[in-house]
Amino acid sequence: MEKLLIEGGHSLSGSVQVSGAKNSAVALIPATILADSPVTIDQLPDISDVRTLCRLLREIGGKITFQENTLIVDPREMVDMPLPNGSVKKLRASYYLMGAMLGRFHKAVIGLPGGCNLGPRPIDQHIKGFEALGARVTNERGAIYLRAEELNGARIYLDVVSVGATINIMLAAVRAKGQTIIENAAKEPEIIDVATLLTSMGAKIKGAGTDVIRIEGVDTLHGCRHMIIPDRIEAGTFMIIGAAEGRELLIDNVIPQHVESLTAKLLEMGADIQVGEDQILVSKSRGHLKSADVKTLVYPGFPTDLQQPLTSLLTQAGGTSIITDTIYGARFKHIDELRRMGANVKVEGRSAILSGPAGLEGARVRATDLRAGASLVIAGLIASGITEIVGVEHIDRGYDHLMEKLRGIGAHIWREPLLDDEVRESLKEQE
Ligand SMILES: CC(=O)N[C@H]1[C@@H](OP(=O)(O)OP(=O)(O)OC[C@H]2O[C@@H](n3ccc(=O)[nH]c3=O)[C@H](O)[C@@H]2O)O[C@H](CO)[C@@H](O)[C@@H]1O
Ligand SMILES: C=C(OP(=O)(O)O)C(=O)O
Repeated sequence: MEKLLIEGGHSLSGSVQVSGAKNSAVALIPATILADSPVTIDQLPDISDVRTLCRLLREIGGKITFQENTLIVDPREMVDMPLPNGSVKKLRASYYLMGAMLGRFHKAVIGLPGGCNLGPRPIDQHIKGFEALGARVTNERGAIYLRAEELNGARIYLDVVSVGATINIMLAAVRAKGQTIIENAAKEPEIIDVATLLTSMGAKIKGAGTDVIRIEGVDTLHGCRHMIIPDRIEAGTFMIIGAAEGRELLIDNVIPQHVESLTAKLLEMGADIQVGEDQILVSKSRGHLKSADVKTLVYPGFPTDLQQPLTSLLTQAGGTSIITDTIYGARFKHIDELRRMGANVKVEGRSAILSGPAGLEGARVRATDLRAGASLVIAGLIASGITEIVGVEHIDRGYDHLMEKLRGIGAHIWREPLLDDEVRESLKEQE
């Protein structure tokens, strides 16, 4: 087990290549279960969530190779093996195994998912969708049991706009009999990416990326080759880093439309941003950063996954900023750690209220979840002195070679093994 150390205050320049999208990858990999011949996915990020899902597909009989960011899944010998425990608990996205296995085998047993602890993460809308398609769903001893004689298309109105439920219902419905209509569907780019893969596999899907998705079920799906979209959250994290400490920091392999809400906010704060076709150049503001109010919303609103990283930048803005998370109202575990570093911030309800600019100083802090980790890395890059971050395994779930990429643009960042008492503390934390 390791910790991350950062010596802050260094100007960052050069270019950084954005990897494939974590939140697409974790749905694309389960989707391969639905095919009857091998599926190849290019440019997958090398992150622990991807490796965990590969392990789960191997457990159910898949033949998997993952080399140089290309994944080949041969799903032909997969079986409907129950997965009530073990690796499924390590990530939230194991819930996509429910939709995919239900779609192929008409049955599945999947342990309740793990992932970042952002407060309650209900899956009632996923279950409502599976039941509408004809599945019987029960929760027994911490695992979800799904079984259907057959799956029949249905009209499903989502009571809350949910990325997870929209994708999971698509996965279960593509091989159901007849038409499924998902109303009040989420519109995130990752949903379009999953629909694109499924379409290349032979599925009939219309409307992905709008709030009504129509699926005409087919009997079989075949193998194909798919290139994943770039990670808008990783791109956004580097844009924030550029606004904090960048001198012409070039972010390469980004779809600018996917990060528009962040671009607008950073411009409002005074960062220098130039947007190209698939690149964005970001430099620190010449003057002081201005405060801003931010509210996380469903796409194309400001993403909840960038709330924590942006909070670190807002500590540097003059005046009062308020950042409100309407998606995950308890996603504020990074705030106590930022305070340890000197941030002037408090949490009220679903909002963090900041008063800046604050001089941040390096401290020993804990990443409690993935984007909390990103927020502490950003704070560490800004702070004077050395910041020590434990809980790096959370960051490794979702950022591909973050340390190497940061070193490439001039950051002073390295890893060290945890001391014995830090290992004990981390293991206790994971219980
Ligand atoms: C809308 C949104 O920003 N979704 C983000 C969310 O997706 P994730 O799939 O985790 O969350 P959803 O989009 O499903 O949930 C959105 C909201 O709906 C609620 N909900 C969801 C499902 C359900 O069955 N019942 C229910 O009440 C959730 O508690 C949440 O408040 O986290 C992912 C990982 O951080 C991000 O990539 C997604 O962009
Ligand atoms: C919270 C996140 O991931 P997960 O839902 O997979 O825990 C994230 O990507 O910010």
